[in-house]
Amino acid sequence: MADSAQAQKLVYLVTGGCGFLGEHVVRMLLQREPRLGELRVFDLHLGPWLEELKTGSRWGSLWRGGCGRFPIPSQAGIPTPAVEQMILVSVHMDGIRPVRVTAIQGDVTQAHEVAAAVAGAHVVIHTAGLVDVFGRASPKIIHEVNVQGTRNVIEACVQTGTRFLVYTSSMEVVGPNTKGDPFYRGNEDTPYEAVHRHPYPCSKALAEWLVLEANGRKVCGGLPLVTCALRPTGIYGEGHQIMRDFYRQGLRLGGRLFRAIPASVEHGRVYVGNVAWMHVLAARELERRAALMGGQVYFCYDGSPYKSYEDFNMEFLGPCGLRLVGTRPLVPYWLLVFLAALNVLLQWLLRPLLLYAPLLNPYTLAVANTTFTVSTDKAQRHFGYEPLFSWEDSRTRTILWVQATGGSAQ
Ligand SMILES: NC(=O)C1=CN([C@@H]2O[C@H](COP(=O)(O)OP(=O)(O)OC[C@H]3O[C@@H](n4cnc5c(N)ncnc54)[C@H](O)[C@@H]3O)[C@@H](O)[C@H]2O)C=CC1
Ligand SMILES: CC(C)CCC[C@@H](C)[C@H]1CC[C@H]2[C@@H]3[C@H](O)CC4=CC(=O)CC[C@]4(C)[C@H]3CC[C@]12C
Repeated sequence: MADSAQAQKLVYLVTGGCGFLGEHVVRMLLQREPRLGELRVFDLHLGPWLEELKTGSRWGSLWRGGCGRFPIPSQAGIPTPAVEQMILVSVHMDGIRPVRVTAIQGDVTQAHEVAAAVAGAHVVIHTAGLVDVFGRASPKIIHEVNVQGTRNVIEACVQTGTRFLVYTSSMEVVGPNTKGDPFYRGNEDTPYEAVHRHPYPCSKALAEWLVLEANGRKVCGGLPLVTCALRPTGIYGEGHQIMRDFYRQGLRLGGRLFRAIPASVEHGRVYVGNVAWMHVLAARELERRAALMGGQVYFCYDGSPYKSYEDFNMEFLGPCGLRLVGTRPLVPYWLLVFLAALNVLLQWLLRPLLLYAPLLNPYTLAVANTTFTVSTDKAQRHFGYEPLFSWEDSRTRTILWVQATGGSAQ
């Protein structure tokens, strides 16, 4: 990535590129990565918005342009994932230029599909993951996607000679722990007893460890792999499904939501655009600052205020017409614990008939009810990160999105 710095066009691969965060990473790369020559978007489910990129019809996109479809031949009898390519003329901050966008429908648990997608890429941003704390997927599948999938990405980098890997980890790798110890405005060095039992944080912790441990491994060609992990707290912004679910629930309840968590419990949140920007910057700087950044973890942060989970959501849902009833929880905590346990029982009893996976369970209750906030400047010190979106911008963008899509089926 180094010498012919200005001229060289780079190939980026974003796994999970059609997810909530992944889509923002893809858009951010198109808008703000001057050396982007080709962008590979790898996902189990390709989103229709990829098609819309061509017309620039959603979220006031900046780009428009021609497109073409090119079949990619399968190599040595190995079936390649479904691939579609288009050439976009992206209107970048620094001018107009063509970028080849390759949409790859593939599965990170399939090593050969990952290897085919990684081959020839300079940088991999691995955001694909199974985000499930509600018991929708089995622990085995969560492990396969989050841990084996990450192992496949690392091995593909090593085999094909890709040197730079940014992994989307999670605050959940640290906590909150099962004892409910508060993590109050902590940073990457704050001592905390991380105790994982739930399959999701277990899988993220293991995957993060694999990524950090792989830093320095020799890739094909003999050069070292450089890796780092970014740990978002709860992400919010355009595309946030749970925010939309709360909005719809509030509408059903006559414009009201009922406070369940004490206002004093702080829950860390970060705007999706800033998380995406942090990924783009980290990926860009990994080569130049390999010695400093390689094998490091970074919490994702911005200017979002420290608030309880529900009070924070009201920053967006309030202007959309909802009201949070109660200055203190209306339901006693013991009753929430009971209902959460009941939900586990119902989930188990109903499993043969249907998937019952409500938001409230003992794990989500513990997470929502335990203070976990970060205060750090490590990303600024190591790779010059400053939030791209102010709190006011992040708030406005999220409100506009809830208003536009909250009531619709989109
Ligand atoms: N949403 C949040 O608040 C947080 C998310 N994260 C992490 O950020 C990453 C992205 O999360 P979100 O965008 O929220 O989730 P998401 O579910 O919207 O996106 C994940 C994407 O990965 C894809 N994917 C899942 N299994 C796959 C497979 N086997 N092969 C290929 N692609 C697959 C999905 O189709 C989806 O598009 C995840 O790794 C998650 O652990 C971390 C902290 C907080
Ligand atoms: C009244 C109920 C108890 C409120 C339930 C809210 C919960 C559904 C959410 C509260 C905290 C959320 C989690 C948190 O933001 C950290 C996360 C990090 C991730 O990597 C994935 C998502 C999540 C686990 C997030 C999930 C929803 C909550 C548990």
